[in-house]
Amino acid sequence: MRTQIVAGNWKMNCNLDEALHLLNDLKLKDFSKSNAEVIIAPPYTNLYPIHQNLKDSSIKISSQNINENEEGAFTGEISPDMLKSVGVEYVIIGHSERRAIYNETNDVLAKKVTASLKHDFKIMFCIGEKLEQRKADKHFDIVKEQLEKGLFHVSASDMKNVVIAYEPVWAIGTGETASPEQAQEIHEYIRKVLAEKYSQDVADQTSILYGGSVKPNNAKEIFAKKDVDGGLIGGASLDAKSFSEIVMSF
Ligand SMILES: O=C(CO)COP(=O)(O)O
Repeated sequence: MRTQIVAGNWKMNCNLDEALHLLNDLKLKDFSKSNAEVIIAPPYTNLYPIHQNLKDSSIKISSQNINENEEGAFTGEISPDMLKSVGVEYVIIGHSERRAIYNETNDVLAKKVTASLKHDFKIMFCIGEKLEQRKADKHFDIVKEQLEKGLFHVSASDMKNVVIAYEPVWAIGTGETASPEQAQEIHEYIRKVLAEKYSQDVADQTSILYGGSVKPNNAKEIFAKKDVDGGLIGGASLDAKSFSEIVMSF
């Protein structure tokens, strides 16, 4: 059975006070009633204090990015070892904002994947097409290419540490969600691509999350689809009530 996951990507939101406040509100929620593993991905500066505050909680911590190098002259960057040392368990790699705004190529993302696995992180690897690519019916080709170039150098045995997050760019922060049927269609396709590359077993064991304007009022319907194993939540993860309602959708 695949792990069901609800992860909150806080993006560049919450100073330390706000982050601790949000965390306290989340800790008051009883996530034990949900079947989902709960992960939060705060900005770098909040990782350590949040880790210190989560010692008695089942909530797991992710970073939103990672640098592919070990150490050295990379001003402004954060290494795998630094993230390990503050209690980070997951890393998000390949978010569409990193690809689009910071020009992270499939090549760089592949290196980040390798570095993360070397340091025993679990990975949430993001893929997804832009609106014009969806309109041109290219979305299947795009996600396949993103997987082939960024992820498929990973061995079958290391795939147990990889979660895929399908996030159509046109649905991120727009209020527009892929319909549950659209999500199921492409998740099923992603699983087929995984089966072709690795094996049916690997495909069946890899969690595939949906991201893009998931809210309390649409989560249940999307998560009910056979190949949707959870969500990567942006905006709604900044509100403890909304986020916990989404977690409780499982
Ligand atoms: O980008 C996302 C999560 O990584 C989705 O963001 P929204 O939920 O705000 O659309």
